[in-house]
Amino acid sequence: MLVVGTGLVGTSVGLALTRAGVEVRLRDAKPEVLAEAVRLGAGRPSEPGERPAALAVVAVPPEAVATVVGEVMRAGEAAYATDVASVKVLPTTQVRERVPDPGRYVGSHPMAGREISGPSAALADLFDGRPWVICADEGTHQQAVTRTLAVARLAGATPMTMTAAEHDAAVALVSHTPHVVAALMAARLSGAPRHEVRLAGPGVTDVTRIAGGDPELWTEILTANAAAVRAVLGGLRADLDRVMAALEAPVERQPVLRDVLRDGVDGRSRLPGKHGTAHTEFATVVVAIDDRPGQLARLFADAGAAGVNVEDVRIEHSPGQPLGLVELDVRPGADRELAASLRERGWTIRG
Ligand SMILES: NC(=O)C1=CN([C@@H]2O[C@H](COP(=O)(O)OP(=O)(O)OC[C@H]3O[C@@H](n4cnc5c(N)ncnc54)[C@H](O)[C@@H]3O)[C@@H](O)[C@H]2O)C=CC1
Ligand SMILES: O=C(O)C(=O)Cc1ccc(O)cc1
Repeated sequence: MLVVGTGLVGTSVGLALTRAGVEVRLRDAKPEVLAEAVRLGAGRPSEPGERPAALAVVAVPPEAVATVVGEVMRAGEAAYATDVASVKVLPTTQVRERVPDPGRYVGSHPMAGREISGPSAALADLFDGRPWVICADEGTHQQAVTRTLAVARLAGATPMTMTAAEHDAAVALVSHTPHVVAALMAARLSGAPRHEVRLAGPGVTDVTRIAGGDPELWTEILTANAAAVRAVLGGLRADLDRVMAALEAPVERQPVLRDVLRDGVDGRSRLPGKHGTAHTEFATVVVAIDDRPGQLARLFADAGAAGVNVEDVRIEHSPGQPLGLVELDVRPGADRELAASLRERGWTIRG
């Protein structure tokens, strides 16, 4: 395997495949970035003149994909190539126009990432249980698809196929427009007075988390998927207008507000939950803990001793307080049992 572009995604692919026992060669335009990926254990530097790799995974920004795929093919660095860019119509069209044997390339996109970039942000388990979309067309060689499927599976992801246009419409809804919304909301905080921002809690933090992404990369992504993002933003603008109008006369227009909020509850329930399964509503047990070493370890051990599986966990710190709140999500019904058992062991349960 060859990985070109050893930033967040490329290094994560290298780590995941190395973990699976695959020999991984690495290349990056920046020597210091390549050296960091090698140091982290994502593979070894690719040497000129080596026999072709079975597959190149091109993990560079979307507009550079076709150029790099062309280089890889012309130099005989790999027999087949895929890329991981967040848009698929742009790179697949450009590869078709610019690369001599475009059927040796198939576009793909692991639906996993982080709001920080570079090799030091990479994780071997980034793709575990996540969808990895593969976008073949009539001209794609079967081997390109087979090898990309194998990489997706070896990286721990769940491969799925769709056309490049279907992919771009889907990510406009679930990734690109949410990014714009997060950035717009986060930007409201920039000019706000300190005493207001100090009150922020996990709600606004959740809503704005992805706004931390690299503005250069996201400008490329939004430009490449402009039409599909505009379509989703158009609906959002109409809904914002409805909310604005309702807030002009909030007492009379309460039904409008209630509808908007109910639609939100409904939309959220459609999101996949843990392990990509249908969203399950968990019951939550909130435990107060002192900010002392070993408290979390003791809490998890006590939850384990109660025989209850913790499905998810969040920790809330109160600013300036030597106290934190740990929210343990468990299957509905198991919350009472867990709360009772933890109380017996001396924990303070909230709510
Ligand atoms: N950031 C994220 O959460 C996700 C990003 N993606 C896609 O993965 C790709 C890479 O993104 P990140 O890893 O986040 O970016 P990154 O900035 O961490 O890494 C990109 C790397 O590509 C290298 N590079 C750029 N042009 C090159 C060239 N011509 N030849 C060799 N190396 C080159 C850069 O030096 C850099 O190290 C993008 O296409 C992005 O759309 C896909 C899923 C998630
Ligand atoms: O952080 C998240 O929740 C993401 O959704 C990250 C992400 C960013 C870009 C992609 O192309 C795919 C996934």
